[in-house]
Amino acid sequence: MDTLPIAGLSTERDPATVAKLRHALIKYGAFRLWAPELKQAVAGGLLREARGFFQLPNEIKERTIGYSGFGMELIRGTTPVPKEGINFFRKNDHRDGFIPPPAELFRSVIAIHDVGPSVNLPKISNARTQFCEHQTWKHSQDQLFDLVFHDVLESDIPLTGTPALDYETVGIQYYNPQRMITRCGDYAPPHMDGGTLTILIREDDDSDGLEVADLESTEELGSDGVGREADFLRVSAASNEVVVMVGTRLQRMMGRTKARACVHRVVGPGQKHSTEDRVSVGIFRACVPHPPPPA
Ligand SMILES: O=C(O)CCC(=O)C(=O)O
Ligand SMILES: [Fe+2]
Repeated sequence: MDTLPIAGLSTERDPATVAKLRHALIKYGAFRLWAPELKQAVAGGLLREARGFFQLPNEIKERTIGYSGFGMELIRGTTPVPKEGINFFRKNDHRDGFIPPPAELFRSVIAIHDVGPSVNLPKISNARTQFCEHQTWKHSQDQLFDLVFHDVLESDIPLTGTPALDYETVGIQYYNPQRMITRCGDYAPPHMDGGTLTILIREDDDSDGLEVADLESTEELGSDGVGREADFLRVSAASNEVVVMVGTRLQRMMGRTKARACVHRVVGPGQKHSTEDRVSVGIFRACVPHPPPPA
């Protein structure tokens, strides 16, 4: 396997695809998802609004709810990441004197995320054949969970239906090569995300630096050791596709024999991105903040 397998949400899945996905969840903790509507929603507004936000003066950004400044985010509690970011729907981000993000940016985030109630959605088993381009992420998300938990993991552990498990945040990452002190460093060191699943949406690009570790190429389990020893696979950002990654919480729930947390990194900026900035959007599912959201 030298690329991640791809899955769609709307079609019936054949056993060969399910078998490939099952293997990918152990080898890489990741797969590609065909999600044209999500990619289009990001391309059609969110990226522009995000770039606009990150151009604002620091005094404004630093007072914005959910913002983390350049190098402020730490990986494994120690390693600063040379990026800026803004997170939405994180319960702990509201602080006195802080201002909400620009309305247009917030609207674009809502447009991809749609936090509306899921009670009106058709039942998941019928939904596969009814998928249409107007349905929101909220709907696709139910189908994604059906695919991962029902078809691939064959799990009956409940992974939705409680406030803690349904908790979801959106994070926008902004990488600006002009701010890198040395060009040799990487944008993001090898790490695992903390939730159940991360859906990562990037601008189309053959090599924007994202790589995932081949977890079968090393005995190491922690992201630091894996990062030093494993072979990494480049994951290009193809059109109409997003990447789905397993987080540490799902690994704990399922056990390592079924799903391993994806160890991923962003190398570069490198030659190609030495002047261009890079924006990525993550939907972080059940990445529960401390304390957990109220029931
Ligand atoms: O920017 C990327 O492609 C990856 C971002 C990431 O790994 C994260 O925010 O956890
Ligand atoms: Fe990550």
